[in-house]
Amino acid sequence: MTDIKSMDFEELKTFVKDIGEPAFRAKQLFEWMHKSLIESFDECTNLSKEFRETLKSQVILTRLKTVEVFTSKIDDTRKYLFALSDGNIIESVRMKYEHGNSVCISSQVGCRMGCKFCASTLDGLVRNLTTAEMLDQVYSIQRILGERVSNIVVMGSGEPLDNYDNIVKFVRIISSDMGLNISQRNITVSTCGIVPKIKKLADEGLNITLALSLHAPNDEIRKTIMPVANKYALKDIIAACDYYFKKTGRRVSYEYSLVAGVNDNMEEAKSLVRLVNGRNVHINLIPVNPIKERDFKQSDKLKIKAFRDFLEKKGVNATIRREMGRDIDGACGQLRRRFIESSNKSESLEV
Ligand SMILES: C[S@@+](CC[C@H](N)C(=O)[O-])C[C@H]1O[C@@H](n2cnc3c(N)ncnc32)[C@H](O)[C@@H]1O
Ligand code: SF4
Repeated sequence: MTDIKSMDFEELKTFVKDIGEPAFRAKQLFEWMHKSLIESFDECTNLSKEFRETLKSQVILTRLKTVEVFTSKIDDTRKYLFALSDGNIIESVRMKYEHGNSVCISSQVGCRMGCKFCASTLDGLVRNLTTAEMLDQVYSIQRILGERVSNIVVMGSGEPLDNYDNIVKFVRIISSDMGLNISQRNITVSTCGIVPKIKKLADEGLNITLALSLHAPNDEIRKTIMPVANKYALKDIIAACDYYFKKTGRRVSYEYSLVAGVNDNMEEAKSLVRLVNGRNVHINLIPVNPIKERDFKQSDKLKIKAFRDFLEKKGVNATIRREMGRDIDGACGQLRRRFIESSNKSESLEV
């Protein structure tokens, strides 16, 4: 059956034409799905019953099943476990800021990139998420909260640029004025550094922020924690990010997870200043969230502060990321793993 929620407007127009309906139905359907966030075609009151029945027999309207919601008592961060129609489990996070609700979505079930500190990759890649499955993480959260989502970060499980076409379509649909109309300036896509895809994204004509998971100031250290560093050299990754900035005018954000004794010494702070070399970038310092399967430890708070102060002193824009939802679980992908391990019934989950 056709996955109608993953169709962009052009594809929907073709679909509507092919089933012999007038062209204006495409806009109606798009708005029902992406603005009104319907859960069933029966809610589409301006469509004839006959047309609704045709739709039900020909297409799938993807919906996620909410398995569990965890709410932080500290800052009201909410973590959602959703079940996909094939029983796979994914997680998404809502963070509440003064400027609104920010949602962190997953782009894949698992990940094949193998970063040593990351829980999402421990079992490798299971599959890509469809565009509809990414959209419905935001739609479900907005429906459950009853509040508008204003910002999106693609920083949950998975490497978004390894699911390139679906993520680009996701951005186009969610920022459409016929949909939730979330400004592209409020959308951030994070990557471990897949050079050709960064360049391709720069040429898409989108206005989104790119975040690079840097985590080390040189290839030598990077290779010890991120296998993708064996494929793409840092100088090429930085050049691709420069190209992204040149083409979009959007400042690239560099993510740097501090791991005790691995990348948190003054030596690395100095190399980082040399690497950045006067570029207009922002460095997010993230205290690594230890996962039980690996032996990495979080850097000492004073060391993190000294690292940040050194960067600032050298004129490099850097902030220490505030940990959100500390009491409800740590690293991305861990909640999902814990749920699967404890229930040990992911395959038989009824959805
Ligand atoms: C889970 S990844 C998803 C997006 C993309 N695959 C990437 O690597 O940028 C989002 C961010 O979380 C970081 N991350 C993963 N595991 C972490 C951990 N245990 N502690 C802190 N940050 C972590 C990644 O390095 C990355 O910057
Ligand atoms: S940090 Fe990102 S790229 Fe690396 S394993 Fe985790 S999800 Fe994949």
